[in-house]
Amino acid sequence: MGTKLAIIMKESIPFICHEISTMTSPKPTILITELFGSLVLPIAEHFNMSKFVFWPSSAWNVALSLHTPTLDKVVEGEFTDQEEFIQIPGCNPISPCDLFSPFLDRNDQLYHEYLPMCEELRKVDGIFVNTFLELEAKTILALRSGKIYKVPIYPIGPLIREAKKQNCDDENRDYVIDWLDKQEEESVIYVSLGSGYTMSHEQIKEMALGLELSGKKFVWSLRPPSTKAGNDRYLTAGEDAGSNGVPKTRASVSAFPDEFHKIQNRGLVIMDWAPQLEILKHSSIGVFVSHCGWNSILESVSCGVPIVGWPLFADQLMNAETMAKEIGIGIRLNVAQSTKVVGSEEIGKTIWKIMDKEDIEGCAMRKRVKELKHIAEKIWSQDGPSFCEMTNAFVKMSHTNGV
Ligand SMILES: O=c1ccn([C@@H]2O[C@H](COP(=O)(O)OP(=O)(O)O[C@H]3O[C@H](CO)[C@@H](O)[C@H](O)[C@H]3O)[C@@H](O)[C@H]2O)c(=O)[nH]1
Repeated sequence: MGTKLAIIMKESIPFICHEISTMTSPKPTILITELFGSLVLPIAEHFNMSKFVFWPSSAWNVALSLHTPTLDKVVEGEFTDQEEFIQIPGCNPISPCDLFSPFLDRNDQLYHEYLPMCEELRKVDGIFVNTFLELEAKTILALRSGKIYKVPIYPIGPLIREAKKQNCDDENRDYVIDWLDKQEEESVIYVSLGSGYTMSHEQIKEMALGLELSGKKFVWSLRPPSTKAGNDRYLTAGEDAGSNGVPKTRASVSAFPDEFHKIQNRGLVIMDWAPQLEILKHSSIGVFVSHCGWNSILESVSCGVPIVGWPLFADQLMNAETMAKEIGIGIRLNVAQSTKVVGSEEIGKTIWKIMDKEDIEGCAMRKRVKELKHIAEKIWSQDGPSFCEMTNAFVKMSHTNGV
């Protein structure tokens, strides 16, 4: 997909140039793209425009991309064969096996598309990053020190979609919120591994056993292992669908392992688009088992919910490291190397540790995420740090451009 996106962006250049040239009154003065769009940025010079990138992921990932042209020169052989951690000046190092897909094969086209994007990133007038200082202080300070590469960095996050604008129908939303209203404060686990992943039969079994071991109630956003969910949405309490207005579940239910059926009466299973932000905002949620997509991390932070990290692909492994080591609001699960499955004990004990009121580390993570929540609440108020960062960037740019 990354390669396709890069090609689409390059082929779009003539059309984007045409569109910009038709904008005459007023003339546009800034071109803002995201990373894949950075391949379009050279046209900004032709139109005398400033060049900015909006970065929807972590500051640490910005640091990696800015450092990549240097790594390309100094690292010999494949990144994945390196025995040492990959170092980025001033930032937390990373294990080569946590690097995202462009680094997996230096001969692959994806790497050859990614490298020029990183070169373009070095030439911009500024990078708006969906993060904030207190979240990634170490990395943001390293980026601002110029040790990695001198590019102005503007942390303008957390930018998250309003709950009502998430793509979930009202019937589903009301059902899950009513169920959560009946639960005790910070007692429920929310599990969602993103929209692009279907668990294997084996993994669903381990997850179900893990949830059982945790002894807690749960909301689990899940697709059946091998059949399509069709119109099925929620599955609750061993009930065979429809008895209390719950949308019916049929064939797909039989695709789940027995371990899953055993625990159904302790939770709510969502087989459709979950109202994630509203679930996370609910006071009954105590922990989020997440694939560590950056938006999910930011939403969890904004709601003050600690995370059990279960990264799957793309930048998620790197995000999980940032979440656990730099931000300090959760724990990353270990995947058994022999089976590539996360075991039930690992799931159960990690959830327990984070939710346990007596556990010192768990308490520290919960305290930290609540502090970040309070900071995030005020960050976009007038004169709040992210508002000021954005304003400063444009003021600086308008002085440079004389606009
Ligand atoms: O049932 C669902 C599932 C998801 N969401 C929302 O969808 C978004 C998911 O975003 P994210 O957590 O970032 O996951 P992905 O959609 O998987 O994000 C892609 O883009 C991110 C930002 O670049 C990367 O960090 C991820 O690795 C990449 O997979 C969030 O706003 C969720 O609240 C729902 O509302 N309901």
